[in-house]
Amino acid sequence: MIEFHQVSKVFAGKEAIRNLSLKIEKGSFTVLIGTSGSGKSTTLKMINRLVEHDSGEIRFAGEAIETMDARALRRRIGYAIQSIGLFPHWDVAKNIGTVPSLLGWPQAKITQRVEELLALLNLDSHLATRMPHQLSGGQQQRVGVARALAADPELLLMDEPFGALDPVNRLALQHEMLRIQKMSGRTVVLVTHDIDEALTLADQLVLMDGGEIVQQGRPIDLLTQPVNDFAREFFGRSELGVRLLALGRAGSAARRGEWLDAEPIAESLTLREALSQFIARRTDKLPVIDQQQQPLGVLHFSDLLRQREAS
Ligand SMILES: Nc1ncnc2c1ncn2[C@@H]1O[C@H](COP(=O)(O)OP(=O)(O)OP(=O)(O)O)[C@@H](O)[C@H]1O
Repeated sequence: MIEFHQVSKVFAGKEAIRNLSLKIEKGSFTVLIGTSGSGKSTTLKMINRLVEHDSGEIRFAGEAIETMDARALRRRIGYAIQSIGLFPHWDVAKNIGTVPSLLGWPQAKITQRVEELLALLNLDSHLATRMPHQLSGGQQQRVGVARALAADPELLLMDEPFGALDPVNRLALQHEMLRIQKMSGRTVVLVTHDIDEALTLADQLVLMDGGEIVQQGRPIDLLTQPVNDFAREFFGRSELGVRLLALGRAGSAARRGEWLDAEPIAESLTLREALSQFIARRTDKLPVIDQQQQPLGVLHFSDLLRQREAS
């Protein structure tokens, strides 16, 4: 879907991106992570040409982006950023409908799409007529994500989109984002500072430092086979065990055919979240339900250790 080939970018004589080559597959969830100033946001912005690259080539769906009309390109790409950037004098519905309006959709179709997105992002339908300043920070971020998804873009770029959220809402929105991405099969590229967020979301993880890619691959590969000391230190040796647990899901580790009468956990919970539940509830077995709220099986505390060994 996107290919960077030996791309560089210089700001005021200083190289911000150095010889970057990266392939982003259609339908994948790619997360860019790295030290501050390593070039993550610049990499993202070069894709929708908010920043123009100086050398090398970037291709979008097979086409070199510099030959494409920048506005046409941006309408095919959703963009959600931490500072949200909602239009303050437009209500929520009009904010979400921005790109569909630009694309000339009929009003009835826009209204229907806005309703769908409010439901998808767990926003009450009565919020449609509110102005951005009448929403909480977390609601504003959800509206920002809804706006980026509105015209069902082929590609979604997200720069710290959950930054302003408290940990509970952040986790909820991460799970929603994963569900939306898996359901729609859309390609997502997300920038974050948060290692746990990166591990939860990424199919492909890209670790950057000093304008270069240090390592790219599956999260499990970066955790277990770091290419150098920087990569090893970045993911934190002492946290490795729990971080590996973050890559497994309660649903896949639960023992089928068993059931237990207790408050169940969702199959989408990571094993790390399940570990917290075991500790909080002082138990060694937890029933797991599927997406339809039906019994799936029972997760045993000892299974966490096995998952850890398997990885
Ligand atoms: N518009 C600009 N003008 C000049 N320098 C810039 C500009 N945008 C970015 N830079 C510089 O390019 C480098 C990479 O910045 P970038 O914002 O891509 O990093 P980042 O990894 O996203 O950082 P952070 O995690 O702190 O947001 C930094 O040294 C930054 O100061």
